[in-house]
Parts: sequence; structure tokens; C-alpha cells
Amino acid sequence: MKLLEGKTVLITGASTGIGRAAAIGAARHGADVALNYAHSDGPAQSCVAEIEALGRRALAVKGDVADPETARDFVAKAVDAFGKVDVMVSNAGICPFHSFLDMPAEVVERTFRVNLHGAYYMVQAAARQMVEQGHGGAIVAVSSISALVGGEFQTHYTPTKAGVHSLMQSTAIALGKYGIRCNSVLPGTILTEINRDDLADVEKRRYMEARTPLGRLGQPEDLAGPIVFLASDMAAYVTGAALLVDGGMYVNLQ
Ligand SMILES: NC(=O)C1=CN([C@@H]2O[C@H](COP(=O)(O)OP(=O)(O)OC[C@H]3O[C@@H](n4cnc5c(N)ncnc54)[C@H](O)[C@@H]3O)[C@@H](O)[C@H]2O)C=CC1
Ligand SMILES: C[C@H](O)[C@@H]1OC(=O)[C@H](O)[C@@H]1O
Repeated sequence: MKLLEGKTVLITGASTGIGRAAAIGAARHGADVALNYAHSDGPAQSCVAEIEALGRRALAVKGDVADPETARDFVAKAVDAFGKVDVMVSNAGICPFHSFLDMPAEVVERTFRVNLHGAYYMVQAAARQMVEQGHGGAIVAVSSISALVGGEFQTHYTPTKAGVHSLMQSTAIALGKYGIRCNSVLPGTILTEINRDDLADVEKRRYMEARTPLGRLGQPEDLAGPIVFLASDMAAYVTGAALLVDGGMYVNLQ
């Protein structure tokens, strides 16, 4: 059963990792997909090719989510190409691991701007379009288990993920009257570029694996199903919710 047949799905930071897996997952479920990406063209173009090979339309639009103009441009180009916006997946994020006491202000600023301001502008731009269209929509934000627990080298990052989670709660209220649902997924530790260096420390990786009741760290594809579900009409009465996708890591105290 295809859950997103005929829908237009926009995803930020979609050329790699969780965003890319969500883009392919949405296309497998019948959606046309617009991808925002910030860096090299190659991975974005290969994601477009993968989606087109599935028989769906795809569009890659370059832009830094920290700039509010990027959100307006992304939504406008997606509407030009596909005629509408049904789903926004706000996924782009950075996590430059750093100790707290000597954290440079620029690293804090940039992390906040990309992860939180970026999500805010994208969600707002998509919501404005959905309200204008008048037939509702779904917004899924990629928050984190880090919205709920701290990290010694993530003092600049975890507040942004708590912020994204909170943004979905408040926008669920602000947008419910328009039939727009807003939810977040809270991934645990997923093997992607964002933590490649951090998890190159074998001891740390083993520790994180041992904390996970399902016995392994996550793959980007582990997020595709939960994101597609929350984006779909299967979740028609779900809004303001946060779905942990962490192999059980959060509940594993002892
Ligand atoms: N990998 C993990 O363990 C977890 C990741 N997350 C979140 O998942 C999201 C995706 O990250 P991953 O797939 O893990 O890593 P990733 O590094 O593969 O993906 C992040 C994507 O965001 C893009 N990006 C970065 N800055 C951007 C900007 N200014 N404008 C537009 N795009 C930008 C990157 O180019 C990249 O494609 C992030 O928001 C991250 O915080 C949440 C919990 C756990
Ligand atoms: C980047 C981290 O490995 C990853 O990001 C998160 O949000 C989780 O806290 C994981 O630690």
C-alpha cells in the first residue's frame, strides 16, 4: 500500500543520511519529492536520479536553511515544479561536537541558526503555502533523543533539538485549524555523516550500541517508515506528537 500517492513532499538536508532515506522512502510511497541541499551537487543529483528511477518526479534546490530566503525560494520552486506542497520534512542539521567551557560563540550561533532558525523558517514557509492551498498538510521535524537528554559535547546542539520538538508542539496548535498536522521524530544514534568522526572512537561506539536494547545503532532507513507514516493520512489524528526512533536507547537506564 502506497501511503503518499500523489503528494508533494519537501525535505531539507535531503542529499545524505536521514533526509535522503526519507526522500527515497517518500518516493517509494508514491510522492514527488523536492530536496533542499547545502553542499555538493553530486549527492543531491544522485538522489534525484534514484527517485526518478522509482517513477516519481524529483527536484533538487540548493540553499542554506539558516537564511530565511532559502525557505521562500525552496517552497516557490517546489510549487513551480509540482504545483503544491503537501508535506514538509524539516531535517537539515549539524552537530559539531565541542566541549562546553571553550565553546566558540560562532559554533553556537551557527548550530542554532541551522538547526533551529532553519527549521522555523522552513516550517513557516511551507505552512503559509499549505494555508493558501486550503487543503491541510503535514509537517514532520527531525528532532532527536537529544531533545530529552543531554550530551557533554552537545551543549549547543541539544537545546536546538528541544527547540525543534517544542516548535512542533506550538505549530500543531497554531496550524490545527487549517488541517495541518505537526509532529517530530526523535532519532537515537543513527550511523550517518553527522557522527562519523565521533563514532570512529570504537569504545564510544560500543558503549552506544550496548545502551541500545535492540542491539545495534540505527541506519538512516530506520527513519523512513516513521517519517512516511507521520506524513501520511494513516496519522490523520496525530498532531503535536513526538515519536522516539531509537532502538529503545532512551528507556534503557539499567
Ligand atoms: N545521526 C544521528 O544520530 C541523529 C541525527 N539527528 C538529526 O537528523 C538530521 C539529519 O542528520 P543526519 O542524517 O544524521 O546527518 P547528515 O549529516 O547526513 O545530514 C544532515 C544534512 O543536513 C545538511 N545541512 C547541513 N547544514 C545545512 C544547511 N545550512 N542548509 C541545508 N542543509 C544543511 C547536510 O548537508 C546533510 O545533508 C539532523 O537534523 C540531525 O540533528 C537526530 C538524532 C540523531
Ligand atoms: C550526532 C549525534 O551522534 C547524534 O545526534 C543526536 O541527535 C543524537 O544525540 C546522537 O548522539
